[in-house]
Amino acid sequence: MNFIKNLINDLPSLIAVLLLLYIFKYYYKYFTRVNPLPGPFPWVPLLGNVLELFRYKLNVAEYLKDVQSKYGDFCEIQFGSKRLLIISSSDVAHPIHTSSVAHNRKFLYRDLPNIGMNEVGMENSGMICNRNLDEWRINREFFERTSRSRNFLIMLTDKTYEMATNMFKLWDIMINDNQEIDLSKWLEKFTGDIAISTTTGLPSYTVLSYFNSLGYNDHNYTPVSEQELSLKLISLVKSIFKSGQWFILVPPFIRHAPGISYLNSKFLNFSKEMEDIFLELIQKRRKEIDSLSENASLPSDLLTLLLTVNTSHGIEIPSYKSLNRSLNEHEIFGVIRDIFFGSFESITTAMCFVLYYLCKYPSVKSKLLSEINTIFGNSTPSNLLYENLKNLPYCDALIEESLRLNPIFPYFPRSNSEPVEVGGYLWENGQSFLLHYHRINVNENVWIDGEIFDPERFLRNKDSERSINARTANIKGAFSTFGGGARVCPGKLWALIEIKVLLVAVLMRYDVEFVNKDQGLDLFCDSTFHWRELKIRLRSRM
Ligand code: HEM
Repeated sequence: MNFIKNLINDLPSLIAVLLLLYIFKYYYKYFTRVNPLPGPFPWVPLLGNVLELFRYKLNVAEYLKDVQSKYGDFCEIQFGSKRLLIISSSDVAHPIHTSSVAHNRKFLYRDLPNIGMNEVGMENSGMICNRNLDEWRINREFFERTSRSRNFLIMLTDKTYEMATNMFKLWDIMINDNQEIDLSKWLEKFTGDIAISTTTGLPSYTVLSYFNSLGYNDHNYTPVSEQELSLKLISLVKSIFKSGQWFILVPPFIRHAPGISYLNSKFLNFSKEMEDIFLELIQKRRKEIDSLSENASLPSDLLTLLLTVNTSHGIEIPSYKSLNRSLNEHEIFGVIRDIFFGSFESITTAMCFVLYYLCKYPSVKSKLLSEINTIFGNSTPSNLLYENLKNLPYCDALIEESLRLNPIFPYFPRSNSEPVEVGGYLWENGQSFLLHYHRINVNENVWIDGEIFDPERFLRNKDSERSINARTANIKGAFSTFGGGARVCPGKLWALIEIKVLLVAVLMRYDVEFVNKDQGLDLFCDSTFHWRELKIRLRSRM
């Protein structure tokens, strides 16, 4: 009895001693770390520099920009108990971004293991966070081979153009009513619809549903059950995306604490629900394909392409054909889930950036329009030929320059699986690096006038100082919007086609200008940049 009483009396001192020991250990580890780099001092043990983000209203891009300007191109912050090395120059990033397999095979991991990501199943399936390297490799190869096949690229071009044309019919109704268009909202639905229909082959109605939510009522050609499925999928993707930070940042003992754990279950259910919908869809499609005759022609949506790899209906991947290997249903789900996560918000934001610069610089708009007219003529074609998209160098340059200044993901993590030299220091395996694309892309050590918007610097046949500089910068990996090395974005071509088709389609049909002539970059940033609002006014050219 006395023992318990004494224990209760001594509890505060015991807690204080444990806390002191913990603080001592934290700072001992900090002061004895290998290769100390410059960086802000972690005043709060356990949290490190995390609280500083609140001074920046959780705008991570602004925070990192300030850290780089104070501490240089290779510095560090303490994110909780994790040491994050921030790389803001292509020279330091070189061993990670190089295309040399001998080097980049040391950087095959996205990041250190994370219990939360494991709990949602991201660490052992798909591509983005998969830590099972054999699985990651096969998923990635199947994705790359199918999504870069000619059939798929033609289908992607046609679908994007067809869906843009459908969206324009709704815009025309709004123009007649003298309404403004908020691109950030419309394009989010538009890219959602494209993701659903190009990956699954299903019709998708989020654009239409958004139109109706603005007070219109255009239900005529939309079966409600199909509408519901696409709306459900997009809402699940959004919810899972938002809950990502919860699983990455909140430690498991808090996530599973009584009174809070219901939130964890709710978020986990989103992933489960999405998986169930996709597995059902995959099984149904497999049955449909199995019932077809040998020479039946199949659609080119990604699900069908993935299901038919190495069969008589599909693409051949010889290395896996000899192993008699195709993807099983769970693997296909992982790939499709990651397409949604990789493409959903990124393409929307990218389209907004490009259209923003187009409205901001009338001379850029007229140059692009004249290039488009040369290739496609003055009248709106019923379809855009995929081959013609390759003949738009100014359009490519505009997109590249918009995304150089504004990489959609201002930073992305990578970690090493073997000891490596980075920035002149040797690092043991399991170190976290944060590639700070937002600064790498403008770093004055490589870029001439890096902060200035100038699409012409990306024109390949130009010999101005900036164009020569851009070619060197590219070789050095200083244009890092899509990452680099072993885990470089496999959706780059996909994204560029969608952005280009939308841009061409909009310009052929409309004259575009800002509603607010002083419109600036109205952004917020968590793990990616997002537009809060981008209102434009359209005038039909027809
Ligand atoms: C403008 C649009 C996009 C941007 C700026 C972008 C950017 C990125 C970046 C920076 C990475 C990390 C690369 C690295 O670690 O080196 C990445 C990875 C990835 N992206 Fe994209 N992306 C875009 C569109 C897409 C699209 C359309 C898809 C799929 C259709 C996609 C799928 C992925 C996947 C699966 C990964 C993970 C690759 C891996 O870890 O092996 N992305 N993306």
